[in-house]
Amino acid sequence: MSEASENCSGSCGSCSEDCSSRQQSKEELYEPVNQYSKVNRVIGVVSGKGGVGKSFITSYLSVLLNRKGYETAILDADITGPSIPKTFGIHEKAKGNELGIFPCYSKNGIKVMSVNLLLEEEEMPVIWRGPIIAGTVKQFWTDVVWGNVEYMFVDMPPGTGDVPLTVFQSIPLDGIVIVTSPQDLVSMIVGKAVNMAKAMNVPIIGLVENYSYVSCGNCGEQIQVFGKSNINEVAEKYHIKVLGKLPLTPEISNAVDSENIEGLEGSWLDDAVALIEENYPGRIQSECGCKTMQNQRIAVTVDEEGNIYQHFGSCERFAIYDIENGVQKSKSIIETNSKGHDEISRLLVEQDATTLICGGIGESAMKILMSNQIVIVPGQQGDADVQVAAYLDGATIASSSPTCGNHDGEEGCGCGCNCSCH
Ligand SMILES: Nc1ncnc2c1ncn2[C@@H]1O[C@H](COP(=O)(O)OP(=O)(O)OP(=O)(O)O)[C@@H](O)[C@H]1O
Repeated sequence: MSEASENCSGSCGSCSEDCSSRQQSKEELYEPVNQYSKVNRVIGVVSGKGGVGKSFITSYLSVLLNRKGYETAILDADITGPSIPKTFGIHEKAKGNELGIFPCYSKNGIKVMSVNLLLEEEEMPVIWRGPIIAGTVKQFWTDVVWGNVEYMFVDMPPGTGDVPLTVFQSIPLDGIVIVTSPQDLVSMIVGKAVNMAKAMNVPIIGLVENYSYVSCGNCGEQIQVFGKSNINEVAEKYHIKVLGKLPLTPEISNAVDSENIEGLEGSWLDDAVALIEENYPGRIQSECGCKTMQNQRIAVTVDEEGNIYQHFGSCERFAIYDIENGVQKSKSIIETNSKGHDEISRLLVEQDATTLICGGIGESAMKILMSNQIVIVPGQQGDADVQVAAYLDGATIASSSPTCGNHDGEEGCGCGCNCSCH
């Protein structure tokens, strides 16, 4: 029995020991994800110390998977050093309603939640004590309406302190990627991260060495500015894979500084992405077609100018778009002539709507719509035609998984919806 088990206070929530006196299983400690969310794979990105490029690796992995067509998200758990929104050029504020907080979107549709999206001024420091920081990270999991996510990356704060411990214990991580740089201390630092993951029973996907070398602009020679890399030896010692070695290059820092990581081209992490896809398949499959829904009837709450009307319960008209084989075939306007959330919801059911795009919407209306297999895309604004096109393009993603109406209770169709047959 370890020293920690001998001194056990019975409180497993603050202890990482997997000892025999543990009163709650690992699964029992997990927080439930927000009820309007389905997150298929969660990958933590950790580093033993700060400044090694962990946030960049987190962001670039999500960019690469997003380019492959996956619905991708980043939970920025680096509460006191939140750099993810700026990397993507996101400066708007996250909005919320009684259903939860809605993530912000990058240009290519990656969902992001970070404390910087909640602060009035981006430059305001977060001067909070550990438990409040840890509580905020938990809320990013429980209170953010993530919708469907195939791969979520969690940017952890550096080290093995309180917040990484909270993430390990509260969020069901499928695995972690450890980021390091080539320095003497690397073996010890990686060792700490490896041992923490082992103690928490979380698989290690592999090791990424950042700032591995600088390429000479003239002859292409790889110069190891931080000394000879011993990453292969370290990986062998801990029986983990090397996922990639990245150069120290202005291409990367320029892309991050110009807030355009989605425009960065580099094959440094291609092997890491291939391994993640193979060992941690993320696709929310749709054999019954209820996710891709080639044939849809999309209803949008609109005002007289054709912009998305923000209050579902007082909406006077819907624009109805009929989509066949993924292509818009017609658009018409219907007047609601009715009042209140419930009546308007029923009108949509009568109209055979498959999808609702709207601004704000109340919980009772959501319940009626979801139980009638209507996909809800709330929190939208601007021109309705543009938003429908963005939705069909996959840039806007539903925040509710509908119950699936396309199969009759057979199990395991893998469509990713919330119906009772899954
Ligand atoms: N390979 C690279 N080449 C050039 N610049 C890089 C590279 N990797 C990261 N950077 C830059 O280094 C800076 C620090 O990177 P980043 O914020 O990702 O580190 P971090 O490990 O997340 O730091 P911390 O955990 O302390 O917040 C950023 O400005 C980033 O653009």
